Amino acid sequence: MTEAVRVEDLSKTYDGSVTALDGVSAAFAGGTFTAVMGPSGSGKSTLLQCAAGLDRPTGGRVFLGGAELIATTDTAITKFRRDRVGFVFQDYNLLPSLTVLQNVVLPLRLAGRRADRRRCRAVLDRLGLGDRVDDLPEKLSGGQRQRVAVARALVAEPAVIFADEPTGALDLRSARDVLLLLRAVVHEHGRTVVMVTHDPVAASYADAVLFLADGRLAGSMTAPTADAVAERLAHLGDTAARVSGAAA
Ligand SMILES: Nc1ncnc2c1ncn2[C@@H]1O[C@H](COP(=O)(O)OP(=O)(O)OP(=O)(O)O)[C@@H](O)[C@H]1O
Repeated sequence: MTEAVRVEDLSKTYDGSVTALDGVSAAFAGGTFTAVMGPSGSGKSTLLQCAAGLDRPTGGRVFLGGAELIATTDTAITKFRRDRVGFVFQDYNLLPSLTVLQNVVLPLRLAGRRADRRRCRAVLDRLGLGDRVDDLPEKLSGGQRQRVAVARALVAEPAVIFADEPTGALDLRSARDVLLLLRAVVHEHGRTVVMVTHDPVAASYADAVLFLADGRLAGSMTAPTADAVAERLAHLGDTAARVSGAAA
């Protein structure tokens, strides 16, 4: 199986004092769906941001689709990211003045690639949004907006789609639709998804869960169930509380 993402000994310190990541090494195989979980402040978003080239790590290396992300210039990093990474955010990040189709085409245009509108329409169609292509985002429900965001992440055919709390703003039913969509993106279309979530039910849609605590890897689980994930998280919380209690 090809490797979509690898991080080696990744560290990130903010303002020279807050250690958000402390030597994290992990690999994500192509065609897999992984959830990243851990207590608040454990470094999940920082891991995603650094792996996606949205933030610069203090130390360590990042490989996406077999190529190393080298921190040369911001322009070079942006180009690298546009070619290899799709991102889905909790708050959708759609441009309000652009239609659904224009939002989906945008990453291709920004990357200087041919914007094949027919293919973008086909992706939206497959995601159940074929009759909404000319609407502005404000006309869509949260779940529909997030499906547009997934379509936008898909069209550039990235090595990996990073999703940070993609269901955090959705009701239960819309959340389930988006999770099923992400799972289909992986299992039917061979994409790779790495998703940060707080929700054990959301994590149970993934093939595997990676746990973080205090900026370090704190274990993993394959074929996760919501109950097993919740149980593991509760113990991670205990450990974090014990460590910070001891430090206080
Ligand atoms: N821009 C920043 N400046 C300073 N400190 C930061 C910054 N971003 C994150 N941190 C700190 O780094 C640590 C890890 O933050 P991060 O957001 O990665 O955790 P998280 O696990 O995603 O948390 P949550 O579940 O609450 O979103 C925290 O202590 C946080 O306060």
